Amino acid sequence: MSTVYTYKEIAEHNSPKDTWIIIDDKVYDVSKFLDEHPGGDEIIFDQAGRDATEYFVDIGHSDDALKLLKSKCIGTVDKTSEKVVFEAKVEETTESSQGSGQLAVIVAILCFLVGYYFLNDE
Ligand code: HEM
Repeated sequence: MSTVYTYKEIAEHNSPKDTWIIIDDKVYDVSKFLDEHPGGDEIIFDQAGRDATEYFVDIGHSDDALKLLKSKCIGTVDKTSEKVVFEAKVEETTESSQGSGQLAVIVAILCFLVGYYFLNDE
């Protein structure tokens, strides 16, 4: 019988040297494969500790890729375990809203300087 892992256990394996992903409720240790991946390491690493089924299927990987994938299987997901809520998307939103906030301040300063220049010119 294969090992069963909770979503939380899987989510902890999310570093470049220790990368697990879920595809079709099976758990894969792809740590040693990241550097060899023809699609690049980042694209897989982005899904580290998560369910990458949609991403993996959408690319339309070949039968060879599927065989390779099988060789990396280390167990299955305990589907009754509590799912993990990942924060990455929240961070991205915060960063981008911070970015636009900073831009607004820069634009305001520039408007002030241009206005000041013209007012003093007259
Ligand atoms: C997050 C999951 C994954 C994504 C988003 C992804 C994405 C991609 C992309 C975009 C390519 C095309 C590269 C190109 O033609 O320039 C590719 C190719 C490939 N990937 Fe992945 N990949 C994923 C996971 C995996 C895994 C886990 C394996 C195997 C262990 C794998 C094996 C391969 C192989 C062998 C190819 C060469 C083309 C083929 O045989 O289909 N990939 N992948």
